[in-house]
Amino acid sequence: MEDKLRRTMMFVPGNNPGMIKDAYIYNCDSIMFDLEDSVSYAEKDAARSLVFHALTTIDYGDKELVVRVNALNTFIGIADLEAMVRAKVDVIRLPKTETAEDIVFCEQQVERIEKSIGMQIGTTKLMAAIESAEGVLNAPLIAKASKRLIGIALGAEDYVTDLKTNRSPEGTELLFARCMILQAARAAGICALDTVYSDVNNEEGLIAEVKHIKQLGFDGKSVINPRQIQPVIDVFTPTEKEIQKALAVMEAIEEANRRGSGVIALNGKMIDRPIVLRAERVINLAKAAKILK
Ligand SMILES: CC(=O)SCCNC(=O)CCNC(=O)[C@H](O)C(C)(C)COP(=O)(O)OP(=O)(O)OC[C@H]1O[C@@H](n2cnc3c(N)ncnc32)[C@H](O)[C@@H]1OP(=O)(O)O
Ligand SMILES: O=C([O-])CC(=O)C(=O)O
Ligand SMILES: [Mg+2]
Repeated sequence: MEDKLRRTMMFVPGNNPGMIKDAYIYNCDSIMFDLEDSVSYAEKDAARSLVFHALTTIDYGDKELVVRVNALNTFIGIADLEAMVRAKVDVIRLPKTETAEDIVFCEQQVERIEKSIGMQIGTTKLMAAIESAEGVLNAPLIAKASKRLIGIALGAEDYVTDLKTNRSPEGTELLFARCMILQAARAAGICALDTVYSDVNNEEGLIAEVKHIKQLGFDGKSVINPRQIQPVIDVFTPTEKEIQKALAVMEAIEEANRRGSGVIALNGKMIDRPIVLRAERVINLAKAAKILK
């Protein structure tokens, strides 16, 4: 499992110079420049050049840089890939992934480009967005299709359209897809990322959705606006009480180990390996969020 935090991955339209230029100021974990659905066909070439220029000239600090390319069954998608691998993007997000073969094809193309420019093979990582019934049913195979995959993500706007429904506040229509994607990601040992919450002015609704996907087990969420970053981070940051409990668990198990035992009681409750693993995760999240040294 990757240690890197991916609580918030912010979409930045690839045709908006102002947003691209300033994106480093926001505290998202990853910035995702979009060449796909937020860019009209007339602007595809200009957006690609703009994002290439940004990646090769702007210092985005320690943020992970992701580009959502167009589907690879078009010349546009292949041109996006050619440019973004050359720009040394960290991660390519492939939209509308339906099968493991889509990822295998993407990997072959990326490898071809890396070789052609003398880049170390395997440098460019991949992410698959799953946005259809076909993709959801194939999620376990997609998640294991390439060693380059760092995660899989749900794209709910396209997905509910494919299902012939729409999004509800409770997300009933997304539960099956979310569970499939989560199990597939965990079985493959990669990240599970949830979809965007499109109503940018509804913070209460966003927080309710983030609590839901965190409880399911997701690592983070795609966001479309800087105002959505902090509410997501807040939900994913362990509370002081959770941190103290995790530290107590670690102390108790160390004491048990000193006594040659793998199990001990803490405040009348049994502490064993799964509880220790969960405590370790809380501590890692707290350290990564820089609220614990
Ligand atoms: C279904 C899908 O495929 S979703 C993925 C594709 N969609 C996108 O990428 C959309 C990205 N988001 C946006 O374009 C915008 O946030 C919108 C249209 C949703 C809302 O726009 P606005 O109402 O203008 O946003 P808001 O008033 O909150 O903007 C505040 C500031 O944040 C900036 N900002 C807003 N969204 C973003 C973003 N995604 N990335 C970077 N900066 C942003 C604005 O430029 C503005 O900056 P300024 O104060 O320096 O002028
Ligand atoms: O990947 C996302 O969350 C955004 C998207 O394309 C969709 O919802 O269709
Ligand atoms: Mg989509």
